[in-house]
Amino acid sequence: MARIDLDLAHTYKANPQDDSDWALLPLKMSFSDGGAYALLGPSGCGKTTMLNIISGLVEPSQGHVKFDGQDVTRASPQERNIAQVFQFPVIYDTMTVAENLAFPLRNRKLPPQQIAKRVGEIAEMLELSGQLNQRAAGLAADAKQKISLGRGLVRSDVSAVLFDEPLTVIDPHLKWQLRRKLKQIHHELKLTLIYVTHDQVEALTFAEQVVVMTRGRAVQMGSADALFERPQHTFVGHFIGSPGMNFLPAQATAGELRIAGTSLSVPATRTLPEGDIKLGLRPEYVKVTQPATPGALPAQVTQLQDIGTYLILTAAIAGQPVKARLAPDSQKPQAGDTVWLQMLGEHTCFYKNEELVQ
Ligand SMILES: Nc1ncnc2c1ncn2[C@@H]1O[C@H](COP(=O)(O)OP(=O)(O)OP(=O)(O)O)[C@@H](O)[C@H]1O
Repeated sequence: MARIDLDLAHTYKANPQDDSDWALLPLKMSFSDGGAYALLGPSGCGKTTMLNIISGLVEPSQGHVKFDGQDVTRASPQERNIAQVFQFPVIYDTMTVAENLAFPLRNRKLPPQQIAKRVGEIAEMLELSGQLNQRAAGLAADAKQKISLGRGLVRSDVSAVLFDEPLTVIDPHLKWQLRRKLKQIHHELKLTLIYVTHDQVEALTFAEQVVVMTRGRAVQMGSADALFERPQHTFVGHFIGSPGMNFLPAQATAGELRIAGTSLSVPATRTLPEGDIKLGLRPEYVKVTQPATPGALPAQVTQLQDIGTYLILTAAIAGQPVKARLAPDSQKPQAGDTVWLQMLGEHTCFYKNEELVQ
């Protein structure tokens, strides 16, 4: 296992002109030895590029990659000793499940007893023990992908195991099981795992640290809790959560915040930069309150959705939609009603130029 340090940028273009020509804008990032990470972001944000730079399939246009302090920027995936699991199964159909799992270990010329032991352990973890002697050719797509996962995890001497959307071909129910399984396997094997996905549930269940990416930038690396409570960038607030964080444009002056023509006094504990900022508050923390309560703003209800275990209230504050997640037994306002929404509190975040200031 290795600690991985990145200090690099990458473009696929010969003459990059502006930021949009870079698949990865300059970034510095470290993955600790034995950690479980997810790279999370929408399509085209640069996740696969980052994974391929770590594995050695892509050489960065600028900067370097270090494994345990050693510069490996120009080293091949074999030299870096990386295991990779791709979106679609990469296995040998003519071999049995056991032979497939053993393959990476036979390549390393491990003694047969050690191979058998490790194959047995991995098969057990992935619930493949009953199929060890079956030919891979006859198996369903998800069983084949489990073998691919097993082949990625079977070696204990790799620097890291990299996964690129490995559960895409898996049916939803099994997907849920495998996510938990991978987390458990990580606890047992202590491998460095880096996992690319565009699915926040997948990233947040699997990883200890999630790297949120948008348009070639890694905007935050943090635990599920940090991404939820203190998004460092408005994109994280918006992308993580369902629904995402509410944002309201605001103007700050000493001790005062103007939102939609109303002044709110800012608690003394919060010092805000003067000028245009954004207030961010997750729907889970927006409360319906009494008219004219300090920190509350009037809002016109546009919709109330019953999700079963909770209600989602959508209301407009000076034309800006704000969502509140309410308990199912809350009072149910009707479309057109005016409600007062508490927007200032300990969970309120403030952003200047999209970056968290408080
Ligand atoms: N081989 C390539 N040649 C040219 N441009 C590329 C190449 N690979 C990726 N890109 C571009 O680089 C940017 C980042 O792509 P990348 O595949 O890393 O994103 P991603 O987040 O993994 O997206 P997805 O989830 O769709 O795979 C995109 O604009 C993409 O079009």
